[in-house]
Amino acid sequence: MKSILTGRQLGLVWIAVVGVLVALPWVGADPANIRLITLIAILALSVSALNLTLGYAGELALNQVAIYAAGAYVSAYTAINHSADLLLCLALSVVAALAIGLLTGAPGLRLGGWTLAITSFFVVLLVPSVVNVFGETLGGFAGLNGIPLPSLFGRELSTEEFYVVLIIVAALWFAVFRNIVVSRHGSALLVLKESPVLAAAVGTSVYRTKMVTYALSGIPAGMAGCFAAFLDSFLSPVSLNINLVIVILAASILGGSMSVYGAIVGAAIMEIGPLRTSAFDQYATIAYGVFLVIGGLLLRNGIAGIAHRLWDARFGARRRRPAAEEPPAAEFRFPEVEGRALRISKVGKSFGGNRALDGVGFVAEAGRITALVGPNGSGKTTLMNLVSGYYRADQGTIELGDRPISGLPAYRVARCGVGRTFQTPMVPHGLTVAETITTGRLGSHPVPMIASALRLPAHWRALAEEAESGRRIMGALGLSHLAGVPAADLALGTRRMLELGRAVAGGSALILLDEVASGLDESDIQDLVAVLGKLRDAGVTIVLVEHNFALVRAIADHVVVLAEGRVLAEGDPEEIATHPDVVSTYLGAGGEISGTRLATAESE
Ligand SMILES: Nc1ncnc2c1ncn2[C@@H]1O[C@H](COP(=O)(O)OP(=O)(O)OP(=O)(O)O)[C@@H](O)[C@H]1O
Repeated sequence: MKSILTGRQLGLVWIAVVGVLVALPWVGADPANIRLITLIAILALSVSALNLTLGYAGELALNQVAIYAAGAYVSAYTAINHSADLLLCLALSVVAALAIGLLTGAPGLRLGGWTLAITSFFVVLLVPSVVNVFGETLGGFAGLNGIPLPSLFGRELSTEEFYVVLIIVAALWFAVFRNIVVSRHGSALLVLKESPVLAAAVGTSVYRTKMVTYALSGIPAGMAGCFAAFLDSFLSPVSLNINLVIVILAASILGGSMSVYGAIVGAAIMEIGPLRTSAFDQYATIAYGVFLVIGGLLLRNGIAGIAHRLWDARFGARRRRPAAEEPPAAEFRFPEVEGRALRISKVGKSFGGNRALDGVGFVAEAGRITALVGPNGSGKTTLMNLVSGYYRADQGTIELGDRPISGLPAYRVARCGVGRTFQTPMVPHGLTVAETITTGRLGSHPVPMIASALRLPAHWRALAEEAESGRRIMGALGLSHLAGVPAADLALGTRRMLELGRAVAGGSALILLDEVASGLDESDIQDLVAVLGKLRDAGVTIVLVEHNFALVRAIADHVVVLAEGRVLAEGDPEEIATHPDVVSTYLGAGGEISGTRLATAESE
């Protein structure tokens, strides 16, 4: 997520580049070169649409050509029959793009994975047939002639003026695109790309995020179609085919799909490259395909990825190196939360004929640590998934404070104040430690996308609040010195701490910990015990599923033992360690509570 330049420096460079491009026709640039830049800008808009969905959201959607076609035909029809005003046609193209995006994205995004790639690709294959069905209006296979020159505020635009409008519109889109991906909305996409389960756990609706991204990505593709329609005053469905899909895909892969400016680099290569010369035209599809495979195999995040790595090797390491380690500072405390108890009552859950939970009920008191223990298959994970909203209970109720949360989807449970960590920490690639902690606020402290895209005051306010909250949380966790370090590179113990920080950042009143100590060494466990104590002091209700009974004895206020989907016993750790039912049950099963010998725990 870290950009090579600061936002201000990048803005100045961008304005300078756009200024030079806009001035070209008036300083005697060759019209052929102006046309080449026009083609690059149009293709770059379409490629940016793919970069947004594929690179940032991790969804392979191939419908850019269909949306481009919609933008082109809507503009051409409007220009021929009503008005050739460029701004009106651009606006209508965007509306058409959003409509087609929502219509074609809904089923694929709901089903996910390859379904989206296939449905979106299928829509592209339909383009020529649809154009032919409306042959009289849209010109059919023969093409649509006589598209008038575009105008602006009643004045016809010259070729040069049309070029200037295109450059300015494309520059504005790329600025908005960059602002979105370098904001919490970009972080939300990286979280989603890492795992939809994680996205829901931080309170973001997976479907809504995908849908918004998909619809947003239609905007540049639709505008590209509009400009393309006016460029040659002629439109043919013949060129809106699989070739164009492959050109866009190859440009995205070559330029770097996880890059804003990679779209421009990739588009430039595809337009300027030797493969675009007429001699290659008959082999174009094969050539693009080869280009695509080579780019995909040899380049990690394309040319933009190479540029980033080179820059990092030269300047980045110094900036990202951890500062001197500091112990968790006493002045940094976790923000106080209003204690809320978790009440589980008569909860049942079956998988087919397997009764995983059968009338489970207990209370995890507010501001206390409750441990959930039991042998393998006793239903601990199922219960955690029910509380988090990943599963629905067949019977019973789950309440946080006085609010029922059973039956809510996972992202809404998270927004009610339930945070969690995972057995294998889920830390998205591409985010620093500070940014990862901030992702905990995605669901609980929403900021409108428009505010981030246009850098409105709400964006800056949220940024300042996030920085202050992150500083406090990293201070309390002892992670301040790692703030700028890529989070995914950290050791297991630090990533577990980070997950706790993320849950705290969201203001969670209840934090569910799934085997939080597994794989940690003695010193990591000591740090963890200290942090969990601080969280409890801040009023957070903690429920932990733990195999390590020695740890349970060290930190839990209350222990609930599950066996075969029922509560076998509950009490404080000492009571449980000597509880006759627990001892007889587990001694009979080898003296273990989920792998930890009670006898060993007792002797420690
Ligand atoms: N998604 C699922 N589909 C079918 N059966 C499941 C599913 N999840 C859990 N079960 C079954 O429910 C029962 C309880 O499993 P669960 O994973 O909740 O136990 P656990 O106490 O967490 O075990 P472990 O300590 O091994 O993680 C087991 O019999 C398991 O096979």
